[in-house]
Amino acid sequence: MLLGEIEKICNLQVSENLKNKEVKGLTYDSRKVQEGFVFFSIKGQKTDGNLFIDEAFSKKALAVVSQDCSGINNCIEAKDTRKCMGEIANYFYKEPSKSLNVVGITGTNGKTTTTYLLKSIFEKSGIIGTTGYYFDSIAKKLDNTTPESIDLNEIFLEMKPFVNYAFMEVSSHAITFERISGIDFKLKVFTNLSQDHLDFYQTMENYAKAKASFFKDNDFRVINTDDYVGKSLFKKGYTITYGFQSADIYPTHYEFDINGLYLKLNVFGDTYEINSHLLGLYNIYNIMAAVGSSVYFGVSKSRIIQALSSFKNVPGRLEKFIKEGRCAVVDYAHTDDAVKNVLTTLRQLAKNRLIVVFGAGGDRDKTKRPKMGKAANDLADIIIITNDNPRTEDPDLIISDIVNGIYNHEKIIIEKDRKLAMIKALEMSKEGDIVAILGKGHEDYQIIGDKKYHFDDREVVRNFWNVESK
Ligand SMILES: CC(=O)N[C@H]1[C@@H](OP(=O)(O)OP(=O)(O)OC[C@H]2O[C@@H](n3ccc(=O)[nH]c3=O)[C@H](O)[C@@H]2O)O[C@H](CO)[C@@H](O)[C@@H]1O[C@H](C)C(=O)N[C@@H](C)C(=O)N[C@H](CCC(=O)O)C(=O)O
Ligand SMILES: Nc1ncnc2c1ncn2[C@@H]1O[C@H](COP(=O)(O)OP(=O)(O)OP(=O)(O)O)[C@@H](O)[C@H]1O
Ligand SMILES: N[C@H](CCC[C@H](N)C(=O)O)C(=O)O
Ligand SMILES: [Mg+2]
Repeated sequence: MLLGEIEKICNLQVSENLKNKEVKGLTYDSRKVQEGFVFFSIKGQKTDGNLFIDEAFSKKALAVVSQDCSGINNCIEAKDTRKCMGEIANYFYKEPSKSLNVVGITGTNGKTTTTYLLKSIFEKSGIIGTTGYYFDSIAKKLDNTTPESIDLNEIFLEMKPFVNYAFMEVSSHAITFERISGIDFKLKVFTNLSQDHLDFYQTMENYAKAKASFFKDNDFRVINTDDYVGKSLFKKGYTITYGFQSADIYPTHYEFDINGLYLKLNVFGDTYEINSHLLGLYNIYNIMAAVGSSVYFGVSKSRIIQALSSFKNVPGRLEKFIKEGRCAVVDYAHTDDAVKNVLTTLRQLAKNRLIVVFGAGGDRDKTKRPKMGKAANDLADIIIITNDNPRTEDPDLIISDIVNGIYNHEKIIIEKDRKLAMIKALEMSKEGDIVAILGKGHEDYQIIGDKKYHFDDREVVRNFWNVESK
């Protein structure tokens, strides 16, 4: 690609001396600049890309794209660097998302689970999300649930020879920060909206608006119409709906126990009988989202039923360990709605006590903490509060935010060391008890201050009880 070509993509003005220069690569990180690269300077939450322009040119960057070019040579000024970066990346990498069927899944909870369910249904497919990206025999970790546009395009390019479908999680931050600019989505899915990220969005209205802005006029969509935001996304002729009330896909019968869900779904008048290994009533929603998306692409009923019935589990989502009649469950619930849903499910399954171990992430929405505490108060018998990823916050203050939502103080035990807290819960558990370990799910690290340490909830249970998850 010649640099001059970007003029037609997002109306940037490129000076004559740069127009015929060959672009060798794109990056938004000065540390990754190589000779002939275009460096996109982004004004971020922590720092400003403009501070690294000298570094980029010292590494022989061809040009910089920035929102503020004053006094900088070889700088191309953009109104919105991130938006342009996505459009340019899409062009530079030759529109890899267009040749795949990319399905974008947004909503507060259920995104990761839905992508895994879809991957099990579609043979040549890949996923991109919280647990990394996977296709064929490749499995790689990611820093964010939804990566920046350049990284996304590179992932699509890498996947292209192996897959026909890519199921990706679209976080609200990805929408707000234009990480998905230039990506061609064949289908969009909306799971639900409940509280999270109010540190960033301030109000639920802003958060809902960000999520809803993912859906443009002519996008085909699969939506949960039991959710008020989902309902508002309905567009005649472009929508498949699911929910417990009047929808294209709805359950006519369900039962569940510690081994999973038995489900009869009405799918456009046809009955789908599914025996799922997934626990939890809310997983009926995730299953319906996956069924709706599969039906949209014309997958056969038998294939959908067979795949969903043999699908085992999503890493770190209601992953269970059983030892002498006691059960421990590791789950990624890190919002009050998720904590409520998971504990409601486990309450119904526990023959004896429900013991919960959890904390809350630092440098994230503070107002969800007392609500998470209240959900635990209402549903668990014993509440062990511990550290999640405290990041740069004082762990004692995070814990006291959670305690503020708990009125039965006699239920509370505080143990900041997550491993000790978990062991305490496992040690005190008796036959028929369930120990719910929430918040970190598949994570294999703990962030304390600016440091990332190895930590894996599942590993702690596995080693302490000497059992594998079921
Ligand atoms: C608030 C937020 O979303 N931040 C993301 C954002 O950082 P930022 O734009 O603030 O970047 P910054 O650190 O201020 O740096 C500004 C620019 O300078 C550049 N830089 C910086 C240093 C240097 O030496 N050279 C250089 O060029 C950086 O590459 C960047 O382009 O861009 C970074 C690069 O893509 C992201 O990794 C980072 O995610 C941080 C780690 C994060 O915690 N994000 C969370 C809130 C998030 O996005 N979460 C959602 C999931 C939410 C959910 O589903 O619940 C997600 O999609 O992951
Ligand atoms: N449909 C659902 N409705 C409500 N809660 C759910 C639903 N699906 C999953 N959960 C709960 O939310 C947690 C996270 O689920 P999942 O990882 O599938 O969601 P996500 O949307 O990908 O989350 P994240 O925003 O962190 O990427 C689960 O561990 C479970 O506790
Ligand atoms: N995607 C979520 C993950 C939260 C996981 C929890 N363990 C935490 O660190 O808060 C977020 O960025 O808010
Ligand atoms: Mg996720």
